[in-house]
Amino acid sequence: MIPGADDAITRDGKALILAYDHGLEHGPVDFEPVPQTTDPSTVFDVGTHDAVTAIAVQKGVAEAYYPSYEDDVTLLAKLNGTSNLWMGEPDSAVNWSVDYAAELGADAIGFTFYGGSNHEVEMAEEFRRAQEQAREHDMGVVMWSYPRGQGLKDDTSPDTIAYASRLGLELGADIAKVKYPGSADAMNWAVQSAGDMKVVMSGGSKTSDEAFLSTVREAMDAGASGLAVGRNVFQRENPEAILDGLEAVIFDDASVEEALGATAGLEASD
Ligand SMILES: O=P(O)(O)OC[C@H]1O[C@](O)(COP(=O)(O)O)[C@@H](O)[C@@H]1O
Repeated sequence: MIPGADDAITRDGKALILAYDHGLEHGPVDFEPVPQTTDPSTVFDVGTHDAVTAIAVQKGVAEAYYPSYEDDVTLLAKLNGTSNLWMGEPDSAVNWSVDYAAELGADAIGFTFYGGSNHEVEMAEEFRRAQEQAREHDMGVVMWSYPRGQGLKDDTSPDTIAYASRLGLELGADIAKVKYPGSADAMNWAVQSAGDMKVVMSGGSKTSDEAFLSTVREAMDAGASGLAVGRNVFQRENPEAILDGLEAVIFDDASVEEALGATAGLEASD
């Protein structure tokens, strides 16, 4: 971690990264709830919301769509990724070089690291190359730190998520993106385990407005530095409303009630 290396993808030290690499990781099934999101332009439009500090996409989407948005969004180059068609031990192909990401205008790289996979050693070596090249270009480094593999029984237990965030610090990330470990105490343990490195929560599958904002509020109270989110934003008919709510919670320290109350279009659960 280098202090300040993530400045381009944070605001006031906080991040709201809009992840849109699902077409590779999960396939078009993730676009079915809001079919317009199959078109990357729709999600780049969402990414122009003030709350969004960076948009994370794969190479092909960056090449084709980022040039039309370069004045309006900050590009985070998701360097590696694997399709859901892959049935082997967790692994992730490096799909573009850091040099090429920099040439396209990226301010940061994102890299999935599956600690605990049988491919952990190769992935750590790939991360090392990418991290050092990112330093040459003054780019921030975000690790999608997702321990998983046949030896791991519970990939969201408090100890596993604390280990995930620590791996980010140990290997040289500026921000580690981790799955929510289920409680504020466990999230706090993950944040403490990362020292001065920032930890952001991963969005997960779509939940209600109130449930999602409550989890984000808990994560922030536990010391998280924000969120990297995909489906919980782009699978909503009104993604701007949830981004207004997230902006209130993450950047303005609003309560869930304040965020729901102040933001037209958001709903408390029944
Ligand atoms: O490996 P998983 O758990 O299926 O999720 C991978 C996906 O989750 C993310 O890390 C976060 O997206 P979500 O907020 O939709 O969960 C994406 O960047 C990625 O495509």
